[in-house]
Amino acid sequence: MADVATLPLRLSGASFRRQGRALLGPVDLTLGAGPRTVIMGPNGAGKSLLLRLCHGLLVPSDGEVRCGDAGAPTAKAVRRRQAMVFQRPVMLRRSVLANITYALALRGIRRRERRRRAEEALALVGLESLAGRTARVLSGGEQQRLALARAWVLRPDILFLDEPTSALDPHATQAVEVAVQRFHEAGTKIVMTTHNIGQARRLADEVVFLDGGRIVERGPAERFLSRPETASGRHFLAGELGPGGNRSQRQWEENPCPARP
Ligand SMILES: Nc1ncnc2c1ncn2[C@@H]1O[C@H](COP(=O)(O)OP(=O)(O)OP(=O)(O)O)[C@@H](O)[C@H]1O
Repeated sequence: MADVATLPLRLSGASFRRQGRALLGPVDLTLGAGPRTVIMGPNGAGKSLLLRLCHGLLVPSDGEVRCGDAGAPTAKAVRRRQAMVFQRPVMLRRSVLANITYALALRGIRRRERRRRAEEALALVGLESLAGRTARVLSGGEQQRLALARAWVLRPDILFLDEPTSALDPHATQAVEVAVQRFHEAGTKIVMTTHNIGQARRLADEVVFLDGGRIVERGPAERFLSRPETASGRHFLAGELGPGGNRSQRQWEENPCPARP
């Protein structure tokens, strides 16, 4: 396969509508290789939709998404070089090891090489002792690490993660963050969503902040997380950081835009 560049990823006037409702966009955004990009925003802001457009799981209603010279994210040359990890990963009804070797078999990798790469990936996420276990009985944190191992063997140019730790305890969250950092060090572009401000501080180089389906702010993580430039950025951080962390639905209904503490 010719070595085409799949980065930068560019969205130009990209929007997504359903039943006449604009859910996202228009969005203009360029994601280059290198910096870890964290997408933040309130519930329903369009973060998952944005990731899905970037990964080719959705096709924009208007505008376009292009991945370097390689075309749209739905193009075969791009699909092979992107990976995505969801909040609740889907596990095949096979062993932990076979969940990874199967992904490699689909890529046409030879049997011996599959096993070697799968074992290396399991060691990376600390799951080597569970290689023979049925993947579907793993805990949520273990499944998430397996999903990362499965992505690791594909050596993607870009890894999308949609709230990968929202259901995990602090220990499992740390294991996922360490793995994400390894991807970054290996040269994979990281694009992830999170509501966890501590996680954004640990992992983000830049933040793209969405509200109401639009990008309202983008900049270095350190700046956004300490001095957001927009009122909605400030309201979001105040809400997420307020007493007890994420606000309850009731708190939200009573006061959707709290003042900064
Ligand atoms: N396929 C779809 N059809 C209709 N509406 C959709 C579809 N997918 C998403 N939506 C709506 O689009 C909006 C944005 O959804 P999205 O999942 O991207 O939000 P989000 O920012 O990821 O939210 P959260 O933080 O709660 O995960 C929501 O109002 C959602 O209900």
